[in-house]
Amino acid sequence: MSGFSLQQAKRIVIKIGSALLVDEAGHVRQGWLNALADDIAVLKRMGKDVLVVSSGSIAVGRRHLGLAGQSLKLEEKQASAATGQIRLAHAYQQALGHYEITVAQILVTLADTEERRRHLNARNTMLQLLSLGAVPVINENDTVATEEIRYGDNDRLAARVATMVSADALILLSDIDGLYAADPRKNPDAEHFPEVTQITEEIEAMAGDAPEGISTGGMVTKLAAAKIAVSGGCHMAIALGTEKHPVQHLLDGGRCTWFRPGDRPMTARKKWIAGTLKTVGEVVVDAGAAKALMAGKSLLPAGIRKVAGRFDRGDAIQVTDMDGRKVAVGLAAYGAEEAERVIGRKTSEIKDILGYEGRMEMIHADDLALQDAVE
Ligand SMILES: Nc1ncnc2c1ncn2[C@@H]1O[C@H](COP(=O)(O)OP(=O)(O)O)[C@@H](O)[C@H]1O
Ligand SMILES: N[C@@H](CCC(=O)OP(=O)(O)O)C(=O)O
Repeated sequence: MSGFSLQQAKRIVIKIGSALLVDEAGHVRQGWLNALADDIAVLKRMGKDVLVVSSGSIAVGRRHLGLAGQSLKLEEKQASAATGQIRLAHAYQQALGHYEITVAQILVTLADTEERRRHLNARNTMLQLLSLGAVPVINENDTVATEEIRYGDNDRLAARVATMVSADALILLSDIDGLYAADPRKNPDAEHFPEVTQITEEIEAMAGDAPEGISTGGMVTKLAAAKIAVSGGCHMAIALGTEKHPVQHLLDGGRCTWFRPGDRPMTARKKWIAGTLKTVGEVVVDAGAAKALMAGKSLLPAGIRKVAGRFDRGDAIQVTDMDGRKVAVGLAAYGAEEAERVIGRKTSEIKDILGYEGRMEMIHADDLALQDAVE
C-alpha cells in the first residue's frame, strides 16, 4: 500500500469515538482504554510522538446530570461535556499513568484551530508537550462552543490537529474497519476499500450518516477529515477500534482504509501556507539568509535587514531578498514590532532584548514555503 506503513510514522494522532470509549450506560470502558494505553506505550517506546483526540465527554457526563436516554439541547450538551470531561481526563491519566506516561488535557474551539495566532499558540503548546514526552489528550471545548462555532464531530478536529502538528499519520478508531462502497449496516455485501488515493465525488457519495446512538458524523465527517488530513500531507486511516489493541493491529498491517496524500507531506503543508494564506507583511533578508532558506533552514533574525507592514505573530509574511526577489512565504514567529527589535541580532541576544525567552527563528523551516516550490 503506497509504500507507507504506520511503522514509519514519527508523529501519530489517534482519534477515539464516543461509541468505543463509553458504554451504553455512560461508563468509560476502562478495560478497553487500558488496552489502548498498552498500544500507546508501544508507540512511545518506538520513539513516536502520540496525540489523542478523544470524544466521549457528553456521553459520559449526561448520566451524572440525569440526562441519559433523551436527545439533548445545546445547553444540556454543554453541561454534560463539562461533567464528563473531568471524568474522561481522569480515565486517561489512570490508563496511561500505568506506564508512567504523563497525560495533558487540551480543549480547543474551532477558532483555536482556524485563526492563525490561536492556531499557532495551540500548536506550540502541543509541540511543547510532545517534546516533554507527554501525551496530549484533546477534545473540543464543548462547554463554550455553540452550534455555529463548533466542529461538533471530532473527526475533523482530529484532522486539524494532525495538520497543525505536522503528524505523519492520523488514525480514526471507529466501530467500522474502513470505508465501504455503502454503509455495511444497510448493505452487508458492500465492497471494502483498503486504500483511497483521491477523494472523488463518487467516493463522497458512498458515505452515510452515523447510526442512531451516541456517535455523530458517521462516514461523512470521516471523509471531510480525510480531505483535511491528506491536503496537509498526513496519511489517514479509518480502523476498527472495537477489539482491544487496535493500534497494534494496524502496526501489524491489519485491515483498514488508508487515505493517502498525493504529495510529499512537507510540500503539501508548504502549499497550504503559500496558497491559502494572504501575506500581510514582509521581511527583507541578506544573501546569506536567502541561501540558508534555499537549503531548507529556518529564517533567523540575524539574517533580516528590514521589516515592512503590520503583522502579528502567526501571520503570513513575504520573504524578499536584497534585490527584491521573492524568496518565500512563511508564518511569522514574532509580530512586526518585536521583529524590528530583534532583526540583525544574534539568537543569544533575543532574551535580553525582549525580556523573555523568545523563539530562535523569525520563521521556522516547517512554516516556510519557498517561492519556487509553490510556483
Ligand atoms: N460507506 C460507509 N462505509 C462505512 N461505514 C459507513 C458508511 N456510511 C455510513 N457508515 C456508518 O458510519 C459509522 C461510523 O461512524 P460513527 O458512528 O460516527 O463513528 P465514531 O463514533 O467512531 O465517530 C459506521 O458504523 C457505519 O454504520
Ligand atoms: N466533543 C464531543 C464528541 C463529539 C464526537 O465527535 O463524537 P464521535 O462521533 O463519537 O467521535 C464529546 O466529547 O462528547
